[in-house]
Amino acid sequence: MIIFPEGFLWGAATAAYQIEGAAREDGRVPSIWDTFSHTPGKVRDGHTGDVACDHYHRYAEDVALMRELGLRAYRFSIAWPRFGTPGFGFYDRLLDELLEAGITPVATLYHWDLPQSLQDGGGWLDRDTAYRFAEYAAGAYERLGDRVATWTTLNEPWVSAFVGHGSGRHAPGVGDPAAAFTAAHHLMLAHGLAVQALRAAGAGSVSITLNLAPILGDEEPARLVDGLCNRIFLDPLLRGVYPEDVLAHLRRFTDVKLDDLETIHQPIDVLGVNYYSPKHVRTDPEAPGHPEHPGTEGIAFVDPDGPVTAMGWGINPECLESLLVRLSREYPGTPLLITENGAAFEDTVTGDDRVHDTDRVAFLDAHVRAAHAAIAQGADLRGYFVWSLLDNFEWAHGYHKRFGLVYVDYETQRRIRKDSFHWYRDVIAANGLR
Ligand SMILES: N#[N+]C[C@@H]1[C@@H](O)[C@H](O)[C@@H](O)[C@@H]2O[C@H]12
Repeated sequence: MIIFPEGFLWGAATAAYQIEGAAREDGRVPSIWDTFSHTPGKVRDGHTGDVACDHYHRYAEDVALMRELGLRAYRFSIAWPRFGTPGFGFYDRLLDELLEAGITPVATLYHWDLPQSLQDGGGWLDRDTAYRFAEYAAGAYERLGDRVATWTTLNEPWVSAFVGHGSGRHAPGVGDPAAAFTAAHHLMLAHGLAVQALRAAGAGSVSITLNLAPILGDEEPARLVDGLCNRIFLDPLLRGVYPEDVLAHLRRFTDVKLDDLETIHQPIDVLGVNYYSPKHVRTDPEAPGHPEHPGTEGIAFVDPDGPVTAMGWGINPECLESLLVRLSREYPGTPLLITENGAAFEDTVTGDDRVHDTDRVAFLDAHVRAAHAAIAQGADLRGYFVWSLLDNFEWAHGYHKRFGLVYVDYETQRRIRKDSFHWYRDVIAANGLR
């Protein structure tokens, strides 16, 4: 029997634009993802978040599912586009429902849905957006701070910066390596300013969530890509410096203001870690480089060997263990929270109205065991959140990739508990695995 520490925070995660819908309800203003998803060719089959899982109206039903799971915590994001509108009252209703169910709210302030009006003013390429974000953070705390346990400033700034501004595969759809590095820096500045604002307002627990991945393959390219994906955020945020190798690389693309690092380097109470899969690289003089990893000419990004998920991502729980151990040793003193781990597989509803997602159960089982192995090696891991509670809008993939513990029939909005839902309920009840 594998038992987790008492009080281990078993949770599930979602994000506003991916589940809420009600995109034009109660004053919500457009975000860059409204613009992007409504732009032909950007999202598969023209899917948008206009309706999504209709969570804005069905939140009570979804909280009841969380209560049935026995979730200790629920990680969701607050839609900046609803801030300052009547629709912001949705979060009052959601929080009250969560607390009534005995579920600890973990709120992310920014999960990629930048108000389009700010994008029109330059978005993350304009330093001013960082200050607007801090104002929004303070305002959200004023409204909701009495009920939110942990505030997460940003979700995956690497994706916002390098997928949104490097390849342009995500909103706002910019394809410029200099823009990617500039956005990355301004996002970290926004984090630092928001932490200061949250602390000033009285916030007790503040965090940031990073998507982190071990980089496997040839040593030299792996070191560079580790810098461009992991250390470019970990070191400014947790050490107050850009790593020398990364800074030299950055200087090819942007003249970031290094005196921002004091603001960026704010103490946080927990580091959120989103882990899905490692990346694989090798030296290849012919390789053109990868637009989401600017300056990687001569490095080939290769597909994994072995089993993959429906996203084509390698299944590698051992890398979760090694990542958590590395973080605890190289960045000691900051507790860790797995804020996302999960997998998309081809789910189908069988005649008995069930979804026998054995692949997902196996994936989650292996990764929960890896998390426990990391704890046994000294990692200060405080919790584990499955991505995701519900099938939802999977960004450029639209609704074609299902990550949920709960299957969503988008035609009817019916929720169907997958086998993984029942498996996870039992894990939570046992606080561990047999
Ligand atoms: N792709 N994928 C699944 C999942 C995505 O749906 C989340 O919004 C992100 O935080 C993170 O990328 C992970």
